[in-house]
Amino acid sequence: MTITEIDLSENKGKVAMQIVRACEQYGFFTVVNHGVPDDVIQTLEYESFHFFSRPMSEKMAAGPDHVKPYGYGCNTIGPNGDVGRLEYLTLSTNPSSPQSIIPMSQLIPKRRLEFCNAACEYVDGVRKLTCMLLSLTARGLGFDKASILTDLIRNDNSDSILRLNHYPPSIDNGIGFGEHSDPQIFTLLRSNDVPGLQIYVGNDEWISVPPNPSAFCVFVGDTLHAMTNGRFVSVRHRAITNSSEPRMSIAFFGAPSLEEWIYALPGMVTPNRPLLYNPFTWGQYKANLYSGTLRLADDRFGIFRVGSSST
Ligand SMILES: O=C(O)CCC(=O)C(=O)O
Ligand SMILES: [Fe+2]
Repeated sequence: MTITEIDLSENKGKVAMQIVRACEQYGFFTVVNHGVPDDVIQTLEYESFHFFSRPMSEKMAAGPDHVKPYGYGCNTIGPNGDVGRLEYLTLSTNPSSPQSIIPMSQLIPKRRLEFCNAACEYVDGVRKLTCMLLSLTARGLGFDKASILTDLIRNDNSDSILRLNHYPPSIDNGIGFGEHSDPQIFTLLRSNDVPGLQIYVGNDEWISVPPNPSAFCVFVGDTLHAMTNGRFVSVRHRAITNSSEPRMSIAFFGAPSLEEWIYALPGMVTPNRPLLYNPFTWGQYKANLYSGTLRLADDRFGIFRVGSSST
C-alpha cells in the first residue's frame, strides 16, 4: 500500500490524472516541489513554537471563548466532549472576520507582529497552492474551466481556516487528534519531522504517513466529496502521539464562502452513481457541524443525505 507523492514540477497533464486517481482511491496524497517558500514555512513554525511555549495564562487570552471553531484550545476538540493530547490555535483567513489573523494576533503575547506577518505570508502561499491543486483537479476531471473549483477558494469571503496544532511529547501511542474527516474542500497540512499522522485506507486499516517537512499532505474534505457525488473519498485521519519530540502541524482548510451552494458538479451523477446529497450551503453544513451534538468521528452528512427524513 503506497501513498501517492505528487511532484508538481512534472508534466501538468500527468499530475492532473495522478491527483484525481489519489482522490478517488484514499482521498489523500502528498505534494513536493509545491512552490511555497521554505523560509515562509520555517518562520511560521518558529512563531508557532514560540506561541505555544508561553504560559497558559497568556495563551488563554486567545481562547477558548471565541466563536467556534476559532481561538486557542487545549486538550478538548469541539464543543461536544472530544479530547486529544494537543493544544491548537485556529484562525479565520477571511480578513473581514473578527477571528482572522490580524485581529487575533493582537491577543497573541509577545512577537505579535512577527506572528501576524508569518501567518499572513503562509496563508498567501498555501492559498495559491490550493488554487493550483484545484485547477489541476478540475483538469483531471475533464472540466474546461478551472474556475469551477478555484473560484470557491479565491472568493474574497472564502471561509478558509488556518490551524496550528502542537502535540507535546508523549510516548504511549495516545490519541493526539481523534479520527475524523475534514469538512472543507482540500486541507493542506505540513508538519515538522515528527511522525503522528495516520490515514484510513479501508478494511479497518490505518497507515502511518511518514513525516516529510518539505511536503504538504493534501486531504479531500467532505465538501469536495459531496461535489464529486462521492467519487472522491473524504479521507478519515487521526494523529497519534508517540515521540519524545514535540510535533507541530500547520493546516490550511480551504473552504468556500458561507453562502456558497454545494452540489454535485456536472457529470458526477450517473445511473451507476445516483445523487447522494441534496444541495446545501457551506454555512448550513458548518452550522450543523458546530451547533448540534455531533462528535468528531460522527458522520455529518445525515440531514443532507438524499432521502433523509429532515430534508
Ligand atoms: O496533526 C495532524 O497530523 C492532523 C491534524 C488534523 O487532522 C486537523 O487539524 O484537522
Ligand atoms: Fe483533520
